[in-house]
Amino acid sequence: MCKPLEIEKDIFYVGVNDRTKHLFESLWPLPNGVSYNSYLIVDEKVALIDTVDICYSDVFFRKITSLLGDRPIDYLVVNHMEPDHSGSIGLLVNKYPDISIVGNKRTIEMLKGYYGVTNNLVEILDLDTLNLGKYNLKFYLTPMVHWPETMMTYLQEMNTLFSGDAFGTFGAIDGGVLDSQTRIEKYWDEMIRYYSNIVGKFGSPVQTALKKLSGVEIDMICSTHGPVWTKNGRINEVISLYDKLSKYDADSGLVIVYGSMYGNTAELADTIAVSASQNGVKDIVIHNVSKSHESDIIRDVFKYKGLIIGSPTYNNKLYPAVESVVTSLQNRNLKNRYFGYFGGFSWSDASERLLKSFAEEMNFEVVASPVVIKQGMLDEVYEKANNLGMMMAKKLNSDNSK
Ligand SMILES: Cc1cc2nc3c(=O)[nH]c(=O)nc-3n(C[C@H](O)[C@H](O)[C@H](O)COP(=O)(O)O)c2cc1C
Repeated sequence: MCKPLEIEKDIFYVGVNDRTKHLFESLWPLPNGVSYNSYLIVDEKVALIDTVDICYSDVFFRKITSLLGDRPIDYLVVNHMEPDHSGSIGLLVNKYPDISIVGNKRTIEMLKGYYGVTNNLVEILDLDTLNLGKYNLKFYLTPMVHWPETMMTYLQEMNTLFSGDAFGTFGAIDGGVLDSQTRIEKYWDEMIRYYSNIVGKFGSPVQTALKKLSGVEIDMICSTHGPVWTKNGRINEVISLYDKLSKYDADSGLVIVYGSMYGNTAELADTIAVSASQNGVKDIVIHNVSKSHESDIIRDVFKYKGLIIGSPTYNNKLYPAVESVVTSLQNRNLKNRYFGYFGGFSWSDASERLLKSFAEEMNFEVVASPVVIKQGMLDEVYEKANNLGMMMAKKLNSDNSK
Protein backbone atom coordinates (compact mmCIF):
# COMPACT_ATOMS: atom_id res chain seq x y z
CA MET A 1 0.00 0.00 0.00
CA CYS A 2 1.27 3.49 -0.86
CA LYS A 3 2.13 5.50 2.22
CA PRO A 4 0.61 8.98 2.43
CA LEU A 5 2.85 11.47 0.73
CA GLU A 6 3.76 14.73 2.46
CA ILE A 7 3.18 17.15 -0.41
CA GLU A 8 4.00 20.19 1.71
CA LYS A 9 4.91 20.50 5.35
CA ASP A 10 2.05 18.95 7.40
CA ILE A 11 -0.14 18.36 4.30
CA PHE A 12 -0.47 14.72 3.28
CA TYR A 13 -1.98 13.26 0.14
CA VAL A 14 -4.30 10.37 1.06
CA GLY A 15 -6.15 10.07 -2.23
CA VAL A 16 -6.55 6.95 -4.36
CA ASN A 17 -6.39 5.95 -8.03
CA ASP A 18 -9.19 4.30 -9.98
CA ARG A 19 -7.97 2.50 -13.09
CA THR A 20 -10.91 0.09 -13.12
CA LYS A 21 -13.92 2.22 -13.91
CA HIS A 22 -14.65 2.61 -17.63
CA LEU A 23 -17.10 5.48 -17.47
CA PHE A 24 -17.03 8.38 -15.02
CA GLU A 25 -20.63 9.26 -14.05
CA SER A 26 -21.43 6.21 -16.22
CA LEU A 27 -20.93 8.58 -19.15
CA TRP A 28 -17.38 9.76 -19.70
CA PRO A 29 -14.61 7.34 -20.76
CA LEU A 30 -11.56 7.12 -18.54
CA PRO A 31 -8.73 5.96 -20.83
CA ASN A 32 -6.12 6.96 -18.24
CA GLY A 33 -8.20 6.35 -15.12
CA VAL A 34 -9.05 8.98 -12.54
CA SER A 35 -7.91 9.83 -9.03
CA TYR A 36 -10.08 10.75 -6.05
CA ASN A 37 -7.95 13.11 -4.03
CA SER A 38 -8.15 13.65 -0.31
CA TYR A 39 -5.73 15.48 1.97
CA LEU A 40 -4.86 15.41 5.65
CA ILE A 41 -3.63 18.49 7.45
CA VAL A 42 -1.81 17.49 10.62
CA ASP A 43 -1.66 20.22 13.25
CA GLU A 44 -2.75 20.35 16.91
CA LYS A 45 -6.05 19.37 15.35
CA VAL A 46 -6.17 17.02 12.39
CA ALA A 47 -8.34 17.98 9.42
CA LEU A 48 -9.26 15.75 6.51
CA ILE A 49 -10.28 17.49 3.31
CA ASP A 50 -12.91 15.44 1.45
CA THR A 51 -13.00 11.64 1.24
CA VAL A 52 -12.93 9.20 -1.70
CA ASP A 53 -15.27 6.97 -3.69
CA ILE A 54 -16.54 4.21 -1.39
CA CYS A 55 -15.06 1.51 -3.67
CA TYR A 56 -11.61 2.67 -2.56
CA SER A 57 -12.35 3.31 1.12
CA ASP A 58 -10.22 0.36 2.26
CA VAL A 59 -7.00 1.74 0.74
CA PHE A 60 -8.00 5.22 1.87
CA PHE A 61 -8.46 4.25 5.54
CA ARG A 62 -5.28 2.19 5.56
CA LYS A 63 -3.36 5.21 4.27
CA ILE A 64 -4.85 7.41 6.98
CA THR A 65 -4.16 4.88 9.73
CA SER A 66 -0.57 4.35 8.58
CA LEU A 67 -0.04 8.07 9.14
CA LEU A 68 -2.14 8.77 12.22
CA GLY A 69 -2.11 5.43 14.05
CA ASP A 70 -4.69 5.70 16.83
CA ARG A 71 -4.81 9.47 16.69
CA PRO A 72 -8.34 10.64 15.83
CA ILE A 73 -9.31 12.99 13.03
CA ASP A 74 -10.87 16.13 14.49
CA TYR A 75 -12.49 17.61 11.37
CA LEU A 76 -13.71 16.47 8.01
CA VAL A 77 -14.09 19.44 5.66
CA VAL A 78 -16.55 18.67 2.87
CA ASN A 79 -15.87 20.86 -0.13
CA HIS A 80 -18.13 18.85 -2.40
CA MET A 81 -20.84 16.26 -1.82
CA GLU A 82 -20.68 14.36 -5.10
CA PRO A 83 -20.35 10.71 -4.08
CA ASP A 84 -16.94 10.19 -5.70
CA HIS A 85 -15.70 12.46 -2.87
CA SER A 86 -18.28 12.05 -0.13
CA GLY A 87 -18.79 8.29 -0.59
CA SER A 88 -16.67 7.27 2.39
CA ILE A 89 -18.28 9.68 4.88
CA GLY A 90 -20.58 7.05 6.40
CA LEU A 91 -17.64 4.72 7.06
CA LEU A 92 -15.52 7.62 8.32
CA VAL A 93 -18.15 8.56 10.88
CA ASN A 94 -18.29 4.94 12.08
CA LYS A 95 -14.51 4.82 12.43
CA TYR A 96 -14.18 8.27 14.02
CA PRO A 97 -17.48 8.83 15.89
CA ASP A 98 -16.32 12.11 17.44
CA ILE A 99 -15.26 13.70 14.15
CA SER A 100 -16.82 17.11 13.42
CA ILE A 101 -18.01 17.59 9.86
CA VAL A 102 -17.55 21.06 8.41
CA GLY A 103 -19.69 22.32 5.55
CA ASN A 104 -22.13 25.03 4.56
CA LYS A 105 -25.93 25.01 4.83
CA ARG A 106 -26.34 23.11 1.56
CA THR A 107 -23.68 20.56 2.51
CA ILE A 108 -25.43 19.87 5.76
CA GLU A 109 -28.75 19.21 4.00
CA MET A 110 -26.99 16.78 1.68
CA LEU A 111 -25.12 15.01 4.50
CA LYS A 112 -28.49 14.14 5.97
CA GLY A 113 -30.01 13.28 2.59
CA TYR A 114 -27.21 11.05 1.33
CA TYR A 115 -25.84 9.48 4.50
CA GLY A 116 -28.27 10.23 7.31
CA VAL A 117 -25.50 12.17 9.11
CA THR A 118 -26.96 14.76 11.48
CA ASN A 119 -24.53 14.86 14.43
CA ASN A 120 -21.33 16.82 15.06
CA LEU A 121 -21.97 19.18 12.17
CA VAL A 122 -20.21 22.54 11.99
CA GLU A 123 -22.03 24.92 9.68
CA ILE A 124 -19.75 27.59 8.27
CA LEU A 125 -20.61 30.78 6.42
CA ASP A 126 -18.75 32.32 3.53
CA LEU A 127 -15.26 33.53 4.60
CA ASP A 128 -15.48 31.92 8.05
CA THR A 129 -12.24 30.54 9.48
CA LEU A 130 -11.35 27.49 11.55
CA ASN A 131 -8.25 27.30 13.73
CA LEU A 132 -6.31 24.03 13.77
CA GLY A 133 -3.41 25.19 15.98
CA LYS A 134 -0.70 26.92 14.02
CA TYR A 135 -2.79 26.79 10.83
CA ASN A 136 -6.10 28.39 9.93
CA LEU A 137 -8.59 27.31 7.30
CA LYS A 138 -10.71 29.88 5.51
CA PHE A 139 -13.82 28.85 3.59
CA TYR A 140 -14.93 30.34 0.29
CA LEU A 141 -18.42 29.39 -0.85
CA THR A 142 -18.39 28.82 -4.61
CA PRO A 143 -21.93 27.67 -5.39
CA MET A 144 -22.55 25.90 -8.72
CA VAL A 145 -18.94 25.11 -9.43
CA HIS A 146 -20.60 22.68 -10.24
CA TRP A 147 -23.08 21.73 -7.49
CA PRO A 148 -24.92 24.13 -5.16
CA GLU A 149 -22.91 23.23 -2.03
CA THR A 150 -19.46 23.47 -3.65
CA MET A 151 -16.94 25.44 -1.64
CA MET A 152 -13.18 25.82 -1.44
CA THR A 153 -10.96 25.73 1.62
CA TYR A 154 -7.85 27.89 1.91
CA LEU A 155 -5.02 26.98 4.26
CA GLN A 156 -3.93 30.51 5.01
CA GLU A 157 -0.41 30.02 6.37
CA MET A 158 0.55 27.75 3.43
CA ASN A 159 -1.23 29.69 0.64
CA THR A 160 -2.84 26.41 -0.32
CA LEU A 161 -6.28 26.12 -1.86
CA PHE A 162 -8.29 22.92 -1.60
CA SER A 163 -10.50 23.56 -4.57
CA GLY A 164 -12.89 20.61 -4.83
CA ASP A 165 -13.52 19.60 -8.44
CA ALA A 166 -12.34 22.96 -9.78
CA PHE A 167 -8.95 22.65 -11.51
CA GLY A 168 -9.40 18.87 -11.57
CA THR A 169 -8.73 16.55 -14.48
CA PHE A 170 -9.34 13.00 -15.63
CA GLY A 171 -6.26 10.80 -15.47
CA ALA A 172 -4.97 8.78 -12.54
CA ILE A 173 -1.85 9.93 -10.73
CA ASP A 174 0.99 7.86 -12.14
CA GLY A 175 3.51 8.30 -9.35
CA GLY A 176 4.11 12.04 -9.10
CA VAL A 177 1.35 13.81 -7.16
CA LEU A 178 2.81 17.28 -7.72
CA ASP A 179 2.73 18.75 -11.21
CA SER A 180 6.46 19.42 -10.91
CA GLN A 181 7.09 15.68 -10.44
CA THR A 182 5.40 14.47 -13.61
CA ARG A 183 5.19 15.23 -17.33
CA ILE A 184 2.00 17.18 -17.21
CA GLU A 185 1.22 17.39 -20.95
CA LYS A 186 -0.69 14.11 -20.84
CA TYR A 187 -3.25 15.73 -18.53
CA TRP A 188 -3.87 18.83 -20.61
CA ASP A 189 -6.49 17.60 -23.08
CA GLU A 190 -8.06 15.49 -20.35
CA MET A 191 -8.39 18.58 -18.19
CA ILE A 192 -10.25 20.37 -20.98
CA ARG A 193 -12.41 17.28 -21.51
CA TYR A 194 -13.13 17.18 -17.77
CA TYR A 195 -13.93 20.89 -17.61
CA SER A 196 -16.05 21.08 -20.75
CA ASN A 197 -18.13 18.00 -20.01
CA ILE A 198 -18.54 18.21 -16.24
CA VAL A 199 -18.24 21.89 -15.35
CA GLY A 200 -18.75 23.44 -18.82
CA LYS A 201 -22.32 24.56 -18.20
CA PHE A 202 -21.27 26.69 -15.25
CA GLY A 203 -18.98 29.27 -16.87
CA SER A 204 -20.62 32.14 -15.03
CA PRO A 205 -20.33 30.65 -11.48
CA VAL A 206 -16.72 29.69 -12.28
CA GLN A 207 -16.02 33.29 -13.24
CA THR A 208 -17.64 34.47 -9.98
CA ALA A 209 -15.44 32.04 -8.01
CA LEU A 210 -12.28 33.15 -9.83
CA LYS A 211 -13.08 36.79 -9.10
CA LYS A 212 -13.74 35.98 -5.45
CA LEU A 213 -10.32 34.31 -5.20
CA SER A 214 -8.47 36.86 -7.31
CA GLY A 215 -6.98 38.68 -4.31
CA VAL A 216 -5.95 35.47 -2.55
CA GLU A 217 -2.30 34.45 -2.78
CA ILE A 218 -2.29 30.86 -4.01
CA ASP A 219 0.95 28.84 -4.18
CA MET A 220 -0.64 25.42 -4.39
CA ILE A 221 -3.99 24.09 -5.62
CA CYS A 222 -5.11 20.71 -4.31
CA SER A 223 -8.12 19.63 -6.32
CA THR A 224 -10.10 16.42 -5.99
CA HIS A 225 -8.94 14.89 -9.31
CA GLY A 226 -5.48 14.75 -10.83
CA PRO A 227 -2.18 16.36 -9.93
CA VAL A 228 -1.58 19.06 -7.33
CA TRP A 229 -0.77 22.35 -9.06
CA THR A 230 2.21 24.26 -7.66
CA LYS A 231 4.09 27.49 -8.09
CA ASN A 232 7.12 25.65 -9.43
CA GLY A 233 4.83 23.75 -11.77
CA ARG A 234 1.87 24.89 -13.84
CA ILE A 235 -0.43 26.70 -11.40
CA ASN A 236 -0.60 29.89 -13.46
CA GLU A 237 -1.39 28.05 -16.67
CA VAL A 238 -4.12 26.05 -14.97
CA ILE A 239 -5.77 29.16 -13.54
CA SER A 240 -5.55 30.86 -16.96
CA LEU A 241 -7.03 27.80 -18.64
CA TYR A 242 -9.99 27.82 -16.25
CA ASP A 243 -10.45 31.52 -16.79
CA LYS A 244 -10.39 31.10 -20.56
CA LEU A 245 -12.70 28.09 -20.69
CA SER A 246 -15.22 29.61 -18.31
CA LYS A 247 -15.38 32.72 -20.47
CA TYR A 248 -15.97 30.42 -23.46
CA ASP A 249 -12.86 31.91 -25.09
CA ALA A 250 -11.14 29.57 -27.49
CA ASP A 251 -8.06 29.09 -29.67
CA SER A 252 -8.07 29.82 -33.35
CA GLY A 253 -9.01 26.54 -35.00
CA LEU A 254 -11.93 24.66 -36.47
CA VAL A 255 -14.02 21.69 -35.40
CA ILE A 256 -16.19 20.04 -38.01
CA VAL A 257 -18.79 17.69 -36.54
CA TYR A 258 -20.90 15.56 -38.84
CA GLY A 259 -23.08 12.49 -39.05
CA SER A 260 -23.38 10.43 -42.22
CA MET A 261 -24.91 7.11 -43.23
CA TYR A 262 -24.02 6.86 -46.91
CA GLY A 263 -21.11 9.24 -47.23
CA ASN A 264 -22.59 12.38 -48.78
CA THR A 265 -22.45 14.51 -45.63
CA ALA A 266 -19.00 13.06 -44.86
CA GLU A 267 -17.79 14.18 -48.29
CA LEU A 268 -19.03 17.67 -47.60
CA ALA A 269 -17.16 17.70 -44.28
CA ASP A 270 -13.91 16.82 -46.03
CA THR A 271 -14.49 19.37 -48.78
CA ILE A 272 -15.08 22.14 -46.23
CA ALA A 273 -11.99 21.10 -44.26
CA VAL A 274 -9.76 21.12 -47.36
CA SER A 275 -10.97 24.58 -48.25
CA ALA A 276 -10.37 25.87 -44.71
CA SER A 277 -6.91 24.33 -44.79
CA GLN A 278 -6.07 25.83 -48.17
CA ASN A 279 -7.08 29.17 -46.75
CA GLY A 280 -4.67 28.90 -43.87
CA VAL A 281 -6.39 27.14 -40.97
CA LYS A 282 -3.90 24.72 -39.43
CA ASP A 283 -5.84 23.41 -36.46
CA ILE A 284 -8.76 21.48 -37.91
CA VAL A 285 -10.43 18.54 -36.17
CA ILE A 286 -13.12 16.50 -37.91
CA HIS A 287 -15.41 14.35 -35.79
CA ASN A 288 -17.75 11.73 -37.17
CA VAL A 289 -20.43 11.58 -34.46
CA SER A 290 -20.89 7.87 -34.99
CA LYS A 291 -17.27 7.17 -34.12
CA SER A 292 -15.90 9.92 -31.89
CA HIS A 293 -17.02 9.92 -28.28
CA GLU A 294 -19.25 12.89 -27.58
CA SER A 295 -17.00 13.98 -24.70
CA ASP A 296 -14.09 14.37 -27.14
CA ILE A 297 -16.29 16.38 -29.49
CA ILE A 298 -17.39 18.69 -26.66
CA ARG A 299 -13.76 19.09 -25.54
CA ASP A 300 -12.70 20.21 -29.02
CA VAL A 301 -15.66 22.52 -29.42
CA PHE A 302 -14.59 24.21 -26.17
CA LYS A 303 -11.02 24.38 -27.48
CA TYR A 304 -11.64 26.01 -30.85
CA LYS A 305 -13.39 29.16 -31.98
CA GLY A 306 -14.70 27.81 -35.30
CA LEU A 307 -17.53 25.26 -35.35
CA ILE A 308 -19.21 23.71 -38.38
CA ILE A 309 -21.92 21.08 -37.95
CA GLY A 310 -23.34 18.82 -40.64
CA SER A 311 -26.27 16.45 -40.53
CA PRO A 312 -28.46 14.44 -42.86
CA THR A 313 -32.18 14.81 -42.34
CA TYR A 314 -33.39 11.78 -40.46
CA ASN A 315 -37.10 11.20 -39.95
CA ASN A 316 -37.64 14.91 -40.35
CA LYS A 317 -35.07 15.67 -37.62
CA LEU A 318 -31.32 15.92 -37.28
CA TYR A 319 -29.34 12.69 -37.41
CA PRO A 320 -29.73 11.35 -33.82
CA ALA A 321 -26.07 11.55 -32.76
CA VAL A 322 -25.78 15.07 -34.21
CA GLU A 323 -28.90 16.04 -32.30
CA SER A 324 -27.27 14.73 -29.15
CA VAL A 325 -24.17 16.89 -29.69
CA VAL A 326 -26.31 19.94 -30.43
CA THR A 327 -28.31 19.38 -27.23
CA SER A 328 -25.12 18.95 -25.21
CA LEU A 329 -23.78 22.25 -26.51
CA GLN A 330 -27.08 23.97 -25.71
CA ASN A 331 -26.93 22.50 -22.21
CA ARG A 332 -23.45 23.89 -21.74
CA ASN A 333 -24.46 27.41 -22.76
CA LEU A 334 -21.66 27.50 -25.31
CA LYS A 335 -20.95 31.05 -26.47
CA ASN A 336 -18.89 33.10 -28.90
CA ARG A 337 -18.37 30.71 -31.79
CA TYR A 338 -18.01 31.31 -35.52
CA PHE A 339 -20.50 28.90 -36.98
CA GLY A 340 -21.34 27.19 -40.24
CA TYR A 341 -23.63 24.32 -41.10
CA PHE A 342 -24.37 21.83 -43.81
CA GLY A 343 -26.77 18.99 -44.38
CA GLY A 344 -28.46 16.55 -46.69
CA PHE A 345 -31.86 15.18 -47.47
CA SER A 346 -33.69 13.20 -50.13
CA TRP A 347 -37.27 14.47 -50.18
CA SER A 348 -37.95 17.07 -47.47
CA ASP A 349 -35.14 18.85 -45.63
CA ALA A 350 -35.13 19.54 -41.89
CA SER A 351 -31.37 19.80 -41.22
CA GLU A 352 -30.99 23.34 -42.55
CA ARG A 353 -33.91 24.70 -40.55
CA LEU A 354 -32.90 22.96 -37.33
CA LEU A 355 -29.23 23.96 -37.50
CA LYS A 356 -30.23 27.52 -38.36
CA SER A 357 -32.43 27.74 -35.29
CA PHE A 358 -29.61 26.23 -33.20
CA ALA A 359 -27.27 29.00 -34.42
CA GLU A 360 -29.87 31.65 -33.60
CA GLU A 361 -30.55 30.27 -30.15
CA MET A 362 -26.85 30.15 -29.35
CA ASN A 363 -26.28 33.62 -30.78
CA PHE A 364 -23.44 32.31 -32.94
CA GLU A 365 -22.00 34.36 -35.76
CA VAL A 366 -22.85 32.47 -38.96
CA VAL A 367 -19.93 32.91 -41.35
CA ALA A 368 -21.49 31.81 -44.66
CA SER A 369 -24.61 30.36 -46.26
CA PRO A 370 -25.33 26.76 -45.34
CA VAL A 371 -24.55 23.98 -47.78
CA VAL A 372 -27.33 21.50 -48.36
CA ILE A 373 -27.28 18.47 -50.66
CA LYS A 374 -30.39 16.94 -52.12
CA GLN A 375 -29.44 13.32 -52.72
CA GLY A 376 -25.98 13.16 -54.40
CA MET A 377 -23.12 15.66 -54.67
CA LEU A 378 -23.27 18.24 -57.47
CA ASP A 379 -20.59 20.67 -58.65
CA GLU A 380 -22.49 23.66 -57.31
CA VAL A 381 -22.53 22.04 -53.88
CA TYR A 382 -18.74 21.68 -53.97
CA GLU A 383 -18.50 25.38 -54.67
CA LYS A 384 -20.73 26.25 -51.74
CA ALA A 385 -18.74 23.92 -49.48
CA ASN A 386 -15.50 25.57 -50.62
CA ASN A 387 -17.02 28.92 -49.86
CA LEU A 388 -18.02 27.86 -46.34
CA GLY A 389 -14.48 26.61 -45.61
CA MET A 390 -12.98 29.79 -47.04
CA MET A 391 -15.30 32.13 -45.12
CA MET A 392 -14.58 30.31 -41.86
CA ALA A 393 -10.84 30.60 -42.56
CA LYS A 394 -11.19 34.32 -43.25
CA LYS A 395 -12.93 34.86 -39.92
CA LEU A 396 -10.35 32.89 -37.97
CA ASN A 397 -7.45 34.54 -39.84
CA SER A 398 -8.80 38.02 -39.25
CA ASP A 399 -8.87 37.31 -35.49
CA ASN A 400 -5.27 36.10 -35.66
CA SER A 401 -4.10 39.26 -37.37
CA LYS A 402 -5.64 41.53 -34.69
C1 LIG B 1 -33.87 6.22 -41.69
C2 LIG B 1 -33.75 7.37 -42.63
C3 LIG B 1 -34.57 8.45 -42.49
C4 LIG B 1 -34.52 9.52 -43.38
N1 LIG B 1 -35.36 10.55 -43.20
C5 LIG B 1 -35.39 11.54 -44.15
C6 LIG B 1 -36.34 12.61 -44.06
O1 LIG B 1 -37.09 12.71 -43.10
N2 LIG B 1 -36.35 13.55 -45.04
C7 LIG B 1 -35.52 13.47 -46.13
O2 LIG B 1 -35.58 14.30 -47.01
N3 LIG B 1 -34.57 12.49 -46.20
C8 LIG B 1 -34.49 11.52 -45.26
N4 LIG B 1 -33.58 10.52 -45.36
C9 LIG B 1 -32.62 10.53 -46.46
C10 LIG B 1 -31.26 11.08 -46.08
O3 LIG B 1 -31.38 12.33 -45.44
C11 LIG B 1 -30.38 11.23 -47.31
O4 LIG B 1 -30.22 9.96 -47.89
C12 LIG B 1 -29.04 11.86 -47.03
O5 LIG B 1 -28.43 12.17 -48.25
C13 LIG B 1 -28.14 10.91 -46.26
O6 LIG B 1 -26.88 11.52 -46.07
P1 LIG B 1 -25.55 10.65 -45.99
O7 LIG B 1 -25.25 10.18 -47.39
O8 LIG B 1 -24.52 11.59 -45.46
O9 LIG B 1 -25.83 9.52 -45.07
C14 LIG B 1 -33.61 9.47 -44.46
C15 LIG B 1 -32.74 8.38 -44.58
C16 LIG B 1 -32.81 7.33 -43.68
C17 LIG B 1 -31.88 6.17 -43.83
